[in-house]
Amino acid sequence: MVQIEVDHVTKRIHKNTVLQDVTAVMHEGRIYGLQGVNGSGKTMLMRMIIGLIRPSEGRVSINGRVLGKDIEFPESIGFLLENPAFLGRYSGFDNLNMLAGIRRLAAPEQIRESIRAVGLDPMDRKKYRKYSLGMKQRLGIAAAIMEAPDIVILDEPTNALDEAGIGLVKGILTEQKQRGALVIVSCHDIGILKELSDEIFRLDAGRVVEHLCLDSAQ
Ligand SMILES: Nc1ncnc2c1ncn2[C@@H]1O[C@H](COP(=O)(O)OP(=O)(O)OP(=O)(O)O)[C@@H](O)[C@H]1O
Repeated sequence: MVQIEVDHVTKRIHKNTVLQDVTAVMHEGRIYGLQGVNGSGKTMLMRMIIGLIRPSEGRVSINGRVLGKDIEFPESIGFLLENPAFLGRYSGFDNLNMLAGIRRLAAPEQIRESIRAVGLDPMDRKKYRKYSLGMKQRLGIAAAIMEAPDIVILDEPTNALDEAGIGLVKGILTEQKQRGALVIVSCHDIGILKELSDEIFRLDAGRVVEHLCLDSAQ
């Protein structure tokens, strides 16, 4: 059972309020879409849930445990934020294998499986620095899902992807949801977001201005 509770979270950076009184409850087996114009706070909210930044007011808890108090980071999470830090001189598989080595939660076959899932070849020895933008994006998604985490957070996963890549991402998100993960995704294409999401939070200037329930299962 996975539950994320964002409880009246406000975040101020210098004199800028980047999140304002945001409240949201999220559950496993569902896809939550974050919608909003550039600078509306989508990435900040994701960073807050990942535990990379702390609220100025309010709190975020994962399964009842407060981030920054009871735990530093969610126990089981995979994410893609802009510009994943892969090493240019290694192949896609080698990069993921090194990352997996930190926690030892993904076996080599699982890594190969997630590389295949994003439409890349796990046996391709091409160095990451020679990857196209779309290939880099695909590898970032593979890294986020390879450990089959309870929570999957993808910031603009369809960026730089062609039609086939977008199709793959849609399939991957649905698969993650079906295996019971709690998925949070942002996307500037409202059509894609509506198609995928069970619920959408629309942000504007750091506030949730709309909460849509689209639950296709109901
Ligand atoms: N490192 C930072 N320091 C201070 N302010 C920041 C920082 N990063 C982002 N911001 C500000 O926080 C606000 C929210 O930005 P955020 O990146 O969450 O927007 P977003 O909705 O993800 O936008 P986009 O669609 O462009 O990705 C913006 O006003 C932005 O200028």
